[in-house]
Amino acid sequence: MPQERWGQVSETLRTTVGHNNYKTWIEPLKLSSLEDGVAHFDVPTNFFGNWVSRNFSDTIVKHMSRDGLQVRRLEFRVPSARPRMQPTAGAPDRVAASADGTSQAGSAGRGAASGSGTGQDGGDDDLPGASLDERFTFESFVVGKPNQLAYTAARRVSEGGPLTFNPLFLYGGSGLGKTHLMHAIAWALKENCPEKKVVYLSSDQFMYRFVRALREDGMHEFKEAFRSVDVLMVDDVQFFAGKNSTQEEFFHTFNALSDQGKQIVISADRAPHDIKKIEDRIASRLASGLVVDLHPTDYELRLGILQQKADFYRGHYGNLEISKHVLEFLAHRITGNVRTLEGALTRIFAFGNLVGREVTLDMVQECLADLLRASERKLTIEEIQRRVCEHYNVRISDMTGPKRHRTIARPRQVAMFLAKGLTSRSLPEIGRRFGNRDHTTVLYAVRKIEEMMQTDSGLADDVEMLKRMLEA
Ligand SMILES: Nc1ncnc2c1ncn2[C@@H]1O[C@H](COP(=O)(O)OP(=O)(O)OP(=O)(O)O)[C@@H](O)[C@H]1O
Repeated sequence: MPQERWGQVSETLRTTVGHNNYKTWIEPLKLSSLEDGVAHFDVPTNFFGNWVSRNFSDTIVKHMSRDGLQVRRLEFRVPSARPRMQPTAGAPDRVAASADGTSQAGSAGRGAASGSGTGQDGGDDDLPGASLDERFTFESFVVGKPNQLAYTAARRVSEGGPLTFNPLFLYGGSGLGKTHLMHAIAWALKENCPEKKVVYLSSDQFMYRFVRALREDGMHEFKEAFRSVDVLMVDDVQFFAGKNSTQEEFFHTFNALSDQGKQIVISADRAPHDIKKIEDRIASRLASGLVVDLHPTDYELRLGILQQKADFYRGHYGNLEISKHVLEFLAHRITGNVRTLEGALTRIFAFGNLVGREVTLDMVQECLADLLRASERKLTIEEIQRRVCEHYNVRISDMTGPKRHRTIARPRQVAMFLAKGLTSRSLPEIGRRFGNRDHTTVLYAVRKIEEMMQTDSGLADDVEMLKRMLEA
């Protein structure tokens, strides 16, 4: 019966999400049950569920409700258990999405990092913590220049030794790994100091519990619960902005814990004093320990993350291979946050699995057309020179310098060839940008590369890849 009703709803979704999205993401969904406002869907892979959950849960909930179905939340599961990064006995993979569009993947087997059973997902109302994502560990966190300091500080706190900085305040833009690091600290503390009561929760959850305690006359229990923890971790405190009584209570909790020498870890999307509508004394308190930021990703970090995630996907889902070239292409072209990168990879794997296609640059360009279009921009000769230098590991000054050795001259010729093909600059103009060379030198380089590409497939591949990376 539910499947029948779902059939009708899913038809109405076709027009909302568009034909391609419908075919790829909605049609394969099987509604297995609908109980107590929770719709359970069977999906081919966990990644598929994750993707649908992140991108379409709001729309699905809205359409189901419009059709008279009582739905608050969607859950996605893979019918037969598949291997996980950290296997959990007996539970199939699950991805949960609430009606507000938030989602958590791999929720099966998640647990709170607590030495004494503190805090579960609203399971036990006396306890303050939230659940942890089992994928968010230090082992799965890729370290690079932009996040090195935050990682090192998080590691230090996770050892549970004498307090070196309190609080640890982690901040950075969306999707750069703050929550991942917070969970990693909690997991490691669970391992290193099982006797410690570690509580991790979002600022919303803190507020929710506080408001409920006020309403239900439970302030005494609320204070007791929060003041008895050894490590308190609160994620996304920018959401305390403007919530004065919650801020006030948080401030008291904070002071009580730090007076007892208990560790506090905080995250936010900006530095303490940049959070608007937070009292100065609270901002100062938040900034009184170590404040470290996660910088936007650079090319190396993006490539590292893509390699790690592609290895994981490959091992677990359909043995789909993604070549180094494709990963390099993605690291160059998708420069947003890590969540966007993960989304791109998920889409490639889901697409590849569903339609059984090999992952080629063509396939990737087709599958990620919208994302890639978003990163389009006008190409400059400097950009071409920079990319070519990165690829061949030569200095940017060699592009304009006099060196004639083949290891330098060949990349220079490739860059000239690309500048001619990908920009509207004239030969003399290109010559000028390559250290005032004559236009005949540029013409020679263009012909030479064209000719060599006929016989040297390595060079042809290099040029093709560079071209795709640079092309809008
Ligand atoms: N260095 C990294 N290595 C591996 N995965 C990462 C890294 N940084 C971020 N991620 C992944 O990117 C996704 C987004 O990270 P996370 O949720 O921690 O971001 P956030 O900074 O808390 O963002 P927001 O402020 O929007 O909540 C997660 O799936 C996380 O595992």
